[in-house]
Amino acid sequence: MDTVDSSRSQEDSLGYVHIQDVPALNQEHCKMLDPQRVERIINEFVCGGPERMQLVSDFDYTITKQRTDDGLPVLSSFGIFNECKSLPPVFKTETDKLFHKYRPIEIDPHMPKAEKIQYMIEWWTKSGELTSGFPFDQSEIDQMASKFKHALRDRTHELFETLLRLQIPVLVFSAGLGNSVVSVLRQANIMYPNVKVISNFLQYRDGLLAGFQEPMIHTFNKNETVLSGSEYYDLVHTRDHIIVMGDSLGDADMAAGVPASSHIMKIGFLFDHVEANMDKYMNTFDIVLVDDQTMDVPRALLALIEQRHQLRHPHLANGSSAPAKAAL
Ligand SMILES: C[n+]1cn([C@@H]2O[C@H](COP(=O)(O)OP(=O)(O)O)[C@@H](O)[C@H]2O)c2nc(N)[nH]c(=O)c21
Ligand SMILES: [Mg+2]
Repeated sequence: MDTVDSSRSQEDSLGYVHIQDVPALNQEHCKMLDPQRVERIINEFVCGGPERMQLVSDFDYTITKQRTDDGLPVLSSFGIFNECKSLPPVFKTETDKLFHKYRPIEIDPHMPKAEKIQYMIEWWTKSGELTSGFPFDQSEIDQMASKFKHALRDRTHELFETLLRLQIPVLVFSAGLGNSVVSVLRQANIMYPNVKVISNFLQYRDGLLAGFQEPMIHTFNKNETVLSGSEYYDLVHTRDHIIVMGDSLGDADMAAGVPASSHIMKIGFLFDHVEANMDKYMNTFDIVLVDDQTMDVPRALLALIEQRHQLRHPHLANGSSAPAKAAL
């Protein structure tokens, strides 16, 4: 028997994972266009182990909830900034105007993407210009963000703890405001060393705000192509097993830029206009979760990966993790 066959039969003896044996994937609101494909990818993930995994997630309404138990709305990362008291009144009126002009373009189902990109660059540029020329203290964002550290999806902490334990790099991608994203993650105690936030961060000149740092992250370049040449790219480009999570259709492309041979599992959280959006989400994401305000499905995938990992490395099963090596 050659080595390939023997490793294959070893894997078989450890067990092929069947979707019907994974309770989280059999919930009524968990939809899949092609369950066989999902099953195939799960088995690739399980065989490849944690060292080949990375997770890429959107922030707003993906790590935060789309619907809270108390019904209170959750602010987006830009929304958190906009609520800060010291912003000049003209900032609010002018950024609102921009929102009303550009948001319809961003979600226009008819305009080609290439045309939209020009408008999005215009929007983020003008927004950066408005976010300039006045003093501003990060503590204002921290105060506002603290209200939303409890608005993370149920069992987000457990998800991030597992990712840390398995040393799986996590990329939180946001075309919003990075200062708010990091503040929420920090205050929720999940800004672990394996978590990297790529977003738009405030910059200062002579003690005053001076727009956003480069590179600009907008709706249509929010993917791993913007990482090329960066330290993070070097760290993750060999990790070809990828879980992508998002709530907007565009989030499904966040892994664009990784090698074509990669196996990517796209999980989409659908909440608004379920009926009208269902077909598009089903055709875009491998798994569509309808009004699911938890992290149970990504956790179930990681649990399968971890179980197999422990079978292969029994000394890890007693809770002692692999030799400490900061993932990032
Ligand atoms: C430049 N700009 C962009 N946005 C919105 O912020 C979103 C951030 O994009 P995203 O990171 O994909 O977050 P999402 O999870 O909310 O989809 C974009 O989709 C825009 O609609 C903005 N929203 C506000 N309030 N103010 C802004 O200046 C602004
Ligand atoms: Mg989102």
